[in-house]
Amino acid sequence: MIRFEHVTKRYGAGSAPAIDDVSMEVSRGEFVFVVGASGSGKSTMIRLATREITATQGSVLVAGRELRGLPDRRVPALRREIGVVFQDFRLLEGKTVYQNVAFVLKVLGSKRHTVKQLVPETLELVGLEGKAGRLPHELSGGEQQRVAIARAVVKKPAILLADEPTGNLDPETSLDIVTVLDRINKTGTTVLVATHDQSIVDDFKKRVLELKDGALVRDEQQGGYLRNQDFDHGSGRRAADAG
Ligand SMILES: Nc1ncnc2c1ncn2[C@@H]1O[C@H](COP(=O)(O)OP(=O)(O)OP(=O)(O)O)[C@@H](O)[C@H]1O
Repeated sequence: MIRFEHVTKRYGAGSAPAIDDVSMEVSRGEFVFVVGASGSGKSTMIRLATREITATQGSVLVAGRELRGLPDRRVPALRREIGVVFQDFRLLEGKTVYQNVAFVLKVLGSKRHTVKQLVPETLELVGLEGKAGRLPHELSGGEQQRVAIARAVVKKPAILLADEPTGNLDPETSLDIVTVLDRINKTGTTVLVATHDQSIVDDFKKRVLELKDGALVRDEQQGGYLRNQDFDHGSGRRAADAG
């Protein structure tokens, strides 16, 4: 579903790698946290997976596509399979909650009855039933992030990527937001969350990938067996989960 094979990303020719020879694989339906200090490469990993940027070396495979060689004309089809959520919610301020979410489907050319069915269903999934008519500035930070999540998943992407989704939220609201992401994962969506919020990572017993100076230094299932016992840094494929 998401596979990095010896991926290195340098933003400038002579600069230190932001991602340094990273190999990893996230299978369909997994929930994974990516952790690491500021500047460790978390956002770069996400931007590589959306093909906002391309790898300097190595291969990035997402939803069956190799992204470095992917022609620009095929990027929109890739992006249909990926929902992205950011720290700042990036909502359309003049549009209601409903319109913010419906907008995505309209751009994709969805039929009116599809929009009418999917938008309320998605608002309910993220816990925003009853808020469809509100404008973003009439919502709390947590509610705004729920709108952003609804907007990311309304097209039913195979993969949801979240870059510091709780960065602007208090601890309790952060917990609620990750609970929403967990609920979305349980519908079958692969979820990857970049965060430096250790308490969130501790609360949800999920697989954790840790980056340090761009290198992958840990791949571990929380509260269960240690993933890195069967983690082969050379190939990036884990014996227990090679599919
Ligand atoms: N557009 C860019 N141009 C040049 N260097 C960049 C660019 N984006 C990121 N970097 C550098 O790449 C490295 C990794 O940055 P990245 O944003 O991926 O880290 P991060 O773990 O997401 O950090 P943060 O938690 O602060 O967002 C850093 O050294 C950063 O300065």
